[in-house]
Amino acid sequence: MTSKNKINEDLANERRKCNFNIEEVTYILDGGKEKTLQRKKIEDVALNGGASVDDIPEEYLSARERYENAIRKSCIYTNIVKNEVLEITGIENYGSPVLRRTGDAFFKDISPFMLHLGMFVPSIIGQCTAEQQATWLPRALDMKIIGAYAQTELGHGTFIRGLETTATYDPETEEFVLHSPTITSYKWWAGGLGRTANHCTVVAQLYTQGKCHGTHLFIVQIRDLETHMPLPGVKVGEIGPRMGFNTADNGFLGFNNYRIPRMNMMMKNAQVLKDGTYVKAARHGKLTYGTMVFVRVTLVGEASFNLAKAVTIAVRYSAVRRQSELRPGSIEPQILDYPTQQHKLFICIATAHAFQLTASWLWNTFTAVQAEMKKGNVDTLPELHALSSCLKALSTSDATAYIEQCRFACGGHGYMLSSNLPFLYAFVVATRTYEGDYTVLLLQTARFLVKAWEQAESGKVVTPTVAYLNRHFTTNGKMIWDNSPEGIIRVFQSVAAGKISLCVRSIRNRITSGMDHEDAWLMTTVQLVNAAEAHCRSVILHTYWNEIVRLTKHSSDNVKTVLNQLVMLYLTYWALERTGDLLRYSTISENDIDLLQRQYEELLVKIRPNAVGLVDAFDIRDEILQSTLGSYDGRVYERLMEEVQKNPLNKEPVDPSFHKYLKPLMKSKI
Ligand SMILES: CCCCCCCCCC/C=C\CCCCCCCC(=O)SCCNC(=O)CCNC(=O)[C@H](O)C(C)(C)COP(=O)(O)OP(=O)(O)OC[C@H]1O[C@@H](n2cnc3c(N)ncnc32)[C@H](O)[C@@H]1OP(=O)(O)O
Ligand SMILES: Cc1cc2nc3c(=O)[nH]c(=O)nc-3n(C[C@H](O)[C@H](O)[C@H](O)COP(=O)(O)OP(=O)(O)OC[C@H]3O[C@@H](n4cnc5c(N)ncnc54)[C@H](O)[C@@H]3O)c2cc1C
Repeated sequence: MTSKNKINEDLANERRKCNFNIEEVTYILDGGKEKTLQRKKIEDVALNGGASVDDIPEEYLSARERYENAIRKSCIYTNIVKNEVLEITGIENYGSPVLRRTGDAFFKDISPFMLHLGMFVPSIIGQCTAEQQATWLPRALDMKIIGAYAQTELGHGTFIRGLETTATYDPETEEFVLHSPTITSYKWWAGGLGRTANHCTVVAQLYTQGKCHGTHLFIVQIRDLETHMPLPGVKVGEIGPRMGFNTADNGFLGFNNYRIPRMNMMMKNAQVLKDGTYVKAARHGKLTYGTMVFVRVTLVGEASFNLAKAVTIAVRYSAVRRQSELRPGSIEPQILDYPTQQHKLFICIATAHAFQLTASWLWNTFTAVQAEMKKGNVDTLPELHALSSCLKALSTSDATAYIEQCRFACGGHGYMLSSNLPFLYAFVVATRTYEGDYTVLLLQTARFLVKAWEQAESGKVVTPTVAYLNRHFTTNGKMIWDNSPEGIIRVFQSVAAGKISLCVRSIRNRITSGMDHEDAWLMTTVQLVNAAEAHCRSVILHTYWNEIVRLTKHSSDNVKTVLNQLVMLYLTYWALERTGDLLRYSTISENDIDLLQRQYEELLVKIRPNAVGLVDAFDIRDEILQSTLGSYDGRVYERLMEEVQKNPLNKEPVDPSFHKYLKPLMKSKI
């Protein structure tokens, strides 16, 4: 072993201390041994060329250079995927999370192709007829056309019904005329739209035979395929520097009476016939929102993966970093030995597990609902919408907060871009806003909860994720506190039921005192967001616990123990975070809370020796972590020094600005 890849001694010691089989945990998180092996195979093929390495780290480049470099690497990666990876995995894996994650080895920020694969292709699959798919999909998958998803406008993101872009059908020419009637109707934000895409999905108000039929989706070519010039009638560009996503060329787009063929309307859920007759598939009014539901579902896994990266970096760094003295003259402890540091980090490990298992469960729910919808049954869509909305909201919001916590846990070095923690934060904080803002999505879940509450009140059996509401109407008084996992989950469900019940009471009281329903709802929205959050929290706790019990049935004893400790840490942490609610809705006493606190502190001690093993089990390759602080070998200080050598500012001993500005200033008289 050369000194370059010698493992830091503290980290090596941590690995010697680890008492469980790391691979077993990796298999559980990946969804089975076969999936892990497949992932590793893909990573080997995609990453072994070392194409990801930038001579100059991308943060030193200008906006132009960064974009060009991101395109260069996207093309390299796409060719590897097309020519080598898909040979092994098959074309159906094109948009798989594994490929998305492996792509992170190429970009610290983001690929300009992300929205092509993340939303343009899914919108073709989900919103086009079979005939349209045959036209568009092969070309999109082969990157013969590159697309974006242009829904949001300068004036509206949340309120889709308020979008202003129009698509007016002209039966004479059998075309739609796209138009942007105002400044606020300009499309704004779409990733990949500014410089990269030559096509995009456009969401516009459909007019035919003099009537508006609401928003529909259209495939629109915006640039010439040979010259890449914007087509006449199309105005397109980049919206400017952002907190993150700076290599995603988020764009603006306006139309001046721009014509597209009739068949460019995505016609799976509604059609405009040649003569202009509008025909709607009489199933569900919101099927055109399907691409968003799909992406919300995938974002729960994204939250988990990015948090797993952050906590891998922070735990490894905390094992290497030594600071302060516990007693005068004693050896400086690893900062991971401080209970406060464990408190910051172990919840992040547990949360990444909770979200990963919830993401898999949600994906299975999503595919089951899709299968039902194929048969014409849309009954399960409202529950999926409610679930995907709140899980997207909470997972992205918690992941954002915990990634920041990981950065804090790395002190000053966490503030360095080379730690990758600022990039991770900037990437994940956007997920709290895009694809539906946090508050807005929780209010969607609240609509579903209030309806479910009313059904339960009238004695109907409600769907599984809100089954606790039926129990609410059959039990009297506060839920009995019980410090078992099932007991804690039941109490969290009671908290949710209690909060929903208060919302319903509040809405009804306001209506009784003369408000109309809209105002009564509006005045209750602070409580409604809170109730939806409580519901979602109970869903995550329940799913995490159930999945751990199910998935560790055949695990070795030590794996069972450590995963059990983590899930208990998660349940205890949230019980302590919510003592106010627990006091209000359960019989928990002050003594019980003291007990919970002790239990929590004991869990930190138990998990401590396995902490590095637990982050190793995420099995995230160094190329993907891209962090000076988090590499497997723990060569933190060496890497920070190596990074300094790449800094263009250090290329010359004296900066030209000295002679230009500093020296004259120093010589000038007062
Ligand atoms: C080189 C290689 C790289 C490798 C890359 C690989 C890539 C792989 C994957 C990558 C994964 C992720 C990347 C993604 C990046 C994404 C970037 C961001 C993209 C965007 O942001 S796109 C724009 C998204 N916009 C939004 O989300 C807008 C949010 N607003 C809404 O959703 C809605 O407007 C609303 C807030 C829900 C309100 O809608 P509306 O006013 O029409 O509806 P009402 O409130 O009146 O409700 C009516 C009724 O309808 C129900 N409902 C609403 N929405 C839905 C739905 N989606 N499904 C089902 N039902 C719905 C609602 O509940 C009401 O029901 P009720 O009347 O109560 O019964
Ligand atoms: C990095 C990034 C990438 C993006 N990529 C794309 C893309 O590829 N394609 C695309 O089409 N769009 C994209 N978007 C846009 C994104 O989907 C929207 O920004 C998002 O849906 C929020 O809408 P908004 O910006 O209009 O916020 P607003 O709706 O204006 O929200 C502002 C505030 O108002 C509150 N608010 C709004 N409505 C309500 C309500 N009814 N009740 C209570 N509170 C409310 C919100 O909670 C928030 O606090 C992207 C955005 C970002 C940041």
